[in-house]
Amino acid sequence: MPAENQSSHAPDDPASDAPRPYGGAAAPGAAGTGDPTAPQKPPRTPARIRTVHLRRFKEEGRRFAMLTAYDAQIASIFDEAGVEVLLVGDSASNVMMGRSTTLPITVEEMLVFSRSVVNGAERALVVADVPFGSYEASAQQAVETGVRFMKEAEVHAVKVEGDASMAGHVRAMVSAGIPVMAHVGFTPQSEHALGGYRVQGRGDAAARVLADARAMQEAGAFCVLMEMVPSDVAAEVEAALDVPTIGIGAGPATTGQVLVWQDMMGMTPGRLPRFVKRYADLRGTVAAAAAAYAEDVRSGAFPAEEHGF
Ligand SMILES: Nc1nc(=O)c2c([nH]1)NC[C@@H]1CN(c3ccc(C(=O)N[C@@H](CCC(=O)O)C(=O)O)cc3)CN21
Ligand SMILES: CC(C)C(=O)C(=O)O
Ligand SMILES: [Mg+2]
Repeated sequence: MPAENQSSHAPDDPASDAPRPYGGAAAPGAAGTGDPTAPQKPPRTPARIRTVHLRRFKEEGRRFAMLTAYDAQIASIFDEAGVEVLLVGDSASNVMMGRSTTLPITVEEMLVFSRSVVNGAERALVVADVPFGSYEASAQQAVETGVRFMKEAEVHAVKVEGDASMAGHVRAMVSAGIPVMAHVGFTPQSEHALGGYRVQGRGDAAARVLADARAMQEAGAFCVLMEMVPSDVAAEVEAALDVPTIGIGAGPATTGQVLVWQDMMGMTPGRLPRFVKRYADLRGTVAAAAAAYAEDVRSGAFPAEEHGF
């Protein structure tokens, strides 16, 4: 874990004074040989993924992965597994706080999750959702909220839900130095306005999704996320934009894909959205371990001799 790597040098180790260009590991070749021609060791920590790298993925025809994360331990696991982008989603309202929608989550709650993910991630780009009610009123409110996420949680970018009418807000945030990922198509913060969880951009509405995505790119968004739009529409948007797109329920043509981690790891109970693929059964694994522990406590099998002092 990053914090432990940073303190792993003894106080008299010369490497502990060396610059830490990647925010954790010792600098290359800084082990005190004094020989500038000595072969340089590669940095132990690879360089941070930045928004420009996501653009490069698109240019080079490579795809990248984003997963949600809400705490430092999960963030460090996904980071070490090579997931390029971590999203501190307002889905924390659902999966972390047990609420039925994303609407009630507050800036203060999102800042705690965001700070935690930043602390756990060394390499991944960390993006935080700005929550419902914290940015819509004006470009000034959007800048102020974006600044709080950058300053108090030190996220690398924020994600903003909205159609073309939010482009002015996004432009103001970008000009304030806040990298913005735009979220178009089905925008869960507007579920009551949109009439429920439904696919956006079918038929004639395809042109609107494309116009929203273009407006966000034009406003300076570094990336456009599309949720629940038909695959052919998402492919058209990906082709029309210079910036990369990320899909969730948007088919295979986008540069990136995202899922809520508890959904794809089998933590989320009940019926899952159609766009989820399950990669693990963590709910079953955790439930079995909890039941085994509880039974060991009841039977006296835990703690054993070796667990005492
Ligand atoms: N756990 C979780 N996963 C998510 O993907 C997620 C959240 N929470 N919270 C915030 C939003 C809300 N999202 C959702 C939630 C439900 C559906 C859903 O029930 N979809 C159904 C119906 C689609 C339709 O009728 O067209 C599906 O079968 O996909 C979709 C997106 C995506 N986000
Ligand atoms: C589903 C993703 C895109 C999201 O916005 C979230 O997790 O809040
Ligand atoms: Mg969200």
